[in-house]
Amino acid sequence: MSDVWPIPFVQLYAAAVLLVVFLSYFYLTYHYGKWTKLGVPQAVPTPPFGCFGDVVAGRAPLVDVIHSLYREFDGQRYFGIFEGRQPLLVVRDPQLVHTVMVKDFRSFVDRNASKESFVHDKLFDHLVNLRGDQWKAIRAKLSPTFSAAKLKSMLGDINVCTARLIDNLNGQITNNNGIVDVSEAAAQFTTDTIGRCAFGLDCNTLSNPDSEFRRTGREIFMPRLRSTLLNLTRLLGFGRLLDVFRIRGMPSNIYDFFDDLLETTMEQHRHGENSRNDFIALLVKLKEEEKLKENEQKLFTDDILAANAFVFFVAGFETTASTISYCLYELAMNPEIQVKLREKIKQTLDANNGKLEYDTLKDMKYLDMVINETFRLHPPVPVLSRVCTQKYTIEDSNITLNVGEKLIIPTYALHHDSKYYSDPEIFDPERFTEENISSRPHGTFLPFGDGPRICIGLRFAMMEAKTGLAEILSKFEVSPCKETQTPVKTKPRSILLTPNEPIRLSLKSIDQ
Ligand code: HEM
Repeated sequence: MSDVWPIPFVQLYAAAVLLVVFLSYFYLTYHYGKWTKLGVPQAVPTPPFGCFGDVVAGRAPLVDVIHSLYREFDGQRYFGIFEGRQPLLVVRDPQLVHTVMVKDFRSFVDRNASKESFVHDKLFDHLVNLRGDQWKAIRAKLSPTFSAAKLKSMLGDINVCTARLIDNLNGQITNNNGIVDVSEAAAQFTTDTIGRCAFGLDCNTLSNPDSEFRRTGREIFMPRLRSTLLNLTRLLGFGRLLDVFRIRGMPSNIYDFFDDLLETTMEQHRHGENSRNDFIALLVKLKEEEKLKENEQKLFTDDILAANAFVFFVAGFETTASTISYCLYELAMNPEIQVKLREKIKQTLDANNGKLEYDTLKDMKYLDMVINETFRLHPPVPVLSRVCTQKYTIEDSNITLNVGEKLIIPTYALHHDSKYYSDPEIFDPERFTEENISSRPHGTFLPFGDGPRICIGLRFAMMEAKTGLAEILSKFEVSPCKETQTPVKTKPRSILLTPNEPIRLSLKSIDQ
């Protein structure tokens, strides 16, 4: 018997291995013909990661991969790619971008965020991820957070943080021979600002860079092996397994931080220890209102509250911080624009007795142009996503998208397309005069997205960035130094466009 068994066993074993290899290949490549079948031009995918092998391997940031595919399909209105085994339609034509995001929004309400691997993740159900009617109801309730009246009342808090930012920069200048890590200073500033304005907390990370707020912020955006492995699992279509084993997206201390933050701040409001009219006050009010409507389904569960506190913190600081640091970098590299901007800021401040008030900020039109040009070159969210929520036929085509099919809008690539911006790599704020803005088609400038899902924090972010930049530029001259990385490289494996290394610049006090 022993002479007979080994051969069929080896054959059986080899056949089983072959079958597994075949089935895996079949599973991974099952959708790879999808776009070609529909007559949509498509990029060549390679299993197992589709078009994103370089992103997974850390060889190229996502934004570079999408940008190079965008160029490859020059002249097309859209093209197909694959994220792992999943087909995605990249919309290239600005008119179609506008249609998807604004005109026919009802057919594209949701983003590409799948709940299946996050059913037990209590920080998942926030505005960025929520879908359909639940998103609509919660968005409507949270929109008053940044009403014009509230923004006006927040400026005082922002000014406190700006004064600390200036102290921090002066300290760095003295200690480091004029060389300043503007990325870290900006992140501390925006952490303090969102802490004060939304949560009513004095985090003061500008004086204490090791504060829990700043540490948590750093940890959330830190690329980790754990998150890479989790993303890979999702990319290969096994996301549901993560939830079965209750594997959560982030380390447990981050969940605890937001639980504690919310509990403490909401208690303070309930007991009248905090009378501020901030985001937390709004959450307390919404929760109390719901308690009165006993028979209605509750929108604001504890998890929804925690998740939205999380997203207001996370979406609020890194994006605005990178805007401020990229803007200072561009001004350092373009001294004539810096001089002009400083002069304009000074004129506006002089006309207002040197005070930086809500209306003074509105008058700083050239600062808006400079920030918009920074957004064009360095959009913090370089790629947007939508999911088809209602069967949809693309105009002037015979392509019909089914419910659940995924689209992406390549913001960075559109911002760098010479068809809409001549010499796209040149920093030129004149592109944002009213006349030049109106000469460009919709869908070619999307730093905050567009349509009903546009960024909820847009006006707050602009007010914060403008205040910080106006103060910095009225007090310091910025210039490149030998520690400045030029051009700034993008962090790989990050969905946001952030510098790979801190931006370091030389700062000189204007009074010197
Ligand atoms: C320079 C700063 C910022 C930039 C560039 C930015 C950009 C964006 C973009 C591109 C989107 C997606 C829009 C779309 O899909 O059409 C978005 C959504 C969002 N942003 Fe911002 N953002 C910034 C600051 C903020 C701030 C300060 C907050 C809150 C405090 C915030 C909260 C959100 C939320 C909650 C969403 C999801 C909105 C929804 O789906 O209803 N963002 N942001």
